[in-house]
Amino acid sequence: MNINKYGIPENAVITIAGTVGVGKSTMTKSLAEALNFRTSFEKVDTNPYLDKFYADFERWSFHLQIYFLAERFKEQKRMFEYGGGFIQDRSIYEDTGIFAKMHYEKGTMSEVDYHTYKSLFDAMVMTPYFPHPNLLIYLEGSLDDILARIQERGRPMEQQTSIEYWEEMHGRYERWINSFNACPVLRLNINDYDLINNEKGIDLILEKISHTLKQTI
Ligand SMILES: Nc1ncnc2c1ncn2[C@@H]1O[C@H](COP(=O)(O)OP(=O)(O)O)[C@@H](O)[C@H]1O
Ligand SMILES: Nc1ncnc2c1ncn2[C@H]1C[C@H](O)[C@@H](COP(=O)(O)O)O1
Repeated sequence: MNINKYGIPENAVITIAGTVGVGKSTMTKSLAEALNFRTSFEKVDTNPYLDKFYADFERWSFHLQIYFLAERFKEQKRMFEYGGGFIQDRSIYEDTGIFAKMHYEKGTMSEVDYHTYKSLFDAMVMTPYFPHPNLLIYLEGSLDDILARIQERGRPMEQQTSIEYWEEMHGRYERWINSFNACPVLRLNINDYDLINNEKGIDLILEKISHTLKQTI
């Protein structure tokens, strides 16, 4: 196993988790650049269901979850076929642990659809054959800071969605990460780093990643 100058294995797969707008894509880009890793991004612009979903959760939540599951599973395959060396923008675990569960429990995904989706997810992902990432970096911040970022980024479908939706998701993320155990976790608070105005902001994060990975080997 080759280790780079930061003490991070060159074949590591690191996934970035956290609520919408918290800064996953920004972190994915910065880390991949610093480590010379490949990226795996969520494709928002080409998603055929996302706009429709935000306009009518009940009608489209099952279709969207199936679409995301297929996309992320293909990406997962690609990352491991390359032999690792990837930063991934959002983990596959959030699809079921946050989104599908939330829509089912809030009544915008039917019980039968949720069970169909969940059994497919479990059969594909929650098996000993599924390679888990080496590390999940969890980005956290206050609801107000995250709402400001959603506004600043300016995707109309998200701006038009109620604050209660983001608030519900924010609370669920906190509970979800506290019981997550599929792979090692590094928690980062968005007030403790700045990747936009401070070029050196990434160095501290690389040190933390290296430290966490060493403890898990
Ligand atoms: N460290 C940061 N400091 C300030 N603003 C940030 C930071 N990271 C991301 N942002 C801003 O927050 C918004 C959402 O970031 P993004 O990376 O797209 O989030 P996500 O991928 O989690 O949805 C963007 O407008 C981005 O420029
Ligand atoms: N599994 C999902 N269900 C519903 N919506 C989802 C899911 N995964 C991502 N999304 C949405 C949330 C955002 O509007 C976009 C992109 O996410 P982001 O956190 O901005 O990268 O897709």
